[in-house]
Amino acid sequence: MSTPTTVGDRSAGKPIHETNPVLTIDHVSIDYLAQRTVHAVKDVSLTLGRGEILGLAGESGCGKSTLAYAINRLLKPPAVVSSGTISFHSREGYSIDLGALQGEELRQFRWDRISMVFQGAMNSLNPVISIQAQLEDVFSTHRPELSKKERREKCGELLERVGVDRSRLKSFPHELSGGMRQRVMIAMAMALDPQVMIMDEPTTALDVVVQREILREITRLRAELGFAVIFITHDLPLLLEISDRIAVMKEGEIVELGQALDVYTKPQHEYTKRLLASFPSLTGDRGDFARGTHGKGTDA
Ligand SMILES: Nc1ncnc2c1ncn2[C@@H]1O[C@H](COP(=O)(O)OP(=O)(O)OP(=O)(O)O)[C@@H](O)[C@H]1O
Repeated sequence: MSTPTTVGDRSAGKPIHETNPVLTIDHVSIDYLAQRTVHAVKDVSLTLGRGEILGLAGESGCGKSTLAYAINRLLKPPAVVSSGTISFHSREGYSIDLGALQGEELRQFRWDRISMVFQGAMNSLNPVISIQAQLEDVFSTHRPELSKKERREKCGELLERVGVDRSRLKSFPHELSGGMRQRVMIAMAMALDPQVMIMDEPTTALDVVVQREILREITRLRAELGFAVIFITHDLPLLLEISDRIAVMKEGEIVELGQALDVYTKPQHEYTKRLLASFPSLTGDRGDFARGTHGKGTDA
């Protein structure tokens, strides 16, 4: 089990992403070499602190998913990383250039160190295989040394960790609600105790109450286990609730990056102001409510 890390760790008053980074994205550009070349990500630089929740906001098509896929080395042609590097910094103190990983090394790295909850993930569970078999698959692939009994025990623990009773292991995906299926996907992403989780619109398809419960769960687990999260969504109010910092992306570029509260109260870029204004709930009573719950379960 990992040593819990909190975003409250500070050294000489510096923020965690400066003193203890887990991921560095350095001048990354990504193009789609389609009929017309699309410059989807343009010269993006970001550092993610260990245990930090970084929100990545921006309208559809601004390049959020492309960046997320690049971090997980999941981009496929015609996408190419045309410049820049992405480095992972281990707890043990060494750095890995993700672009240089190949074959078995890449397979071992992915999911183990950085995992991902995909957009619409809850619909990607295999409908004819039980939850138990799908969770166990992660362990048999990445932890072959575990006995069947140990694997089963871990699957039960995982489900309970995300608030689903272990009796559900026997269920098939269609027997679970959308919220439960999404929790299963989050459990799967947490299975190997990764240090970074990329969550791409993880709660978008869910109703607001279930969305809130899952967000609360994510912040609680982050505090308990110490993983960092890049949380991607177009829903800025939601990010204000859970993020330590927020990056705002527009047409492939990060146009604003700051503490969540600063982005909310003192937006610098015109686009951020427009994005905030497009959520009327932020300016009324609901907006106060949204801010009031920020950082619950965290020391942000
Ligand atoms: N396979 C592809 N071929 C060509 N262009 C693509 C491809 N995939 C994405 N793009 C383009 O790259 C840009 C960034 O897309 P991306 O999906 O990363 O945005 P996004 O912000 O994640 O949007 P959404 O929230 O809708 O998923 C868009 O202009 C998109 O049209």
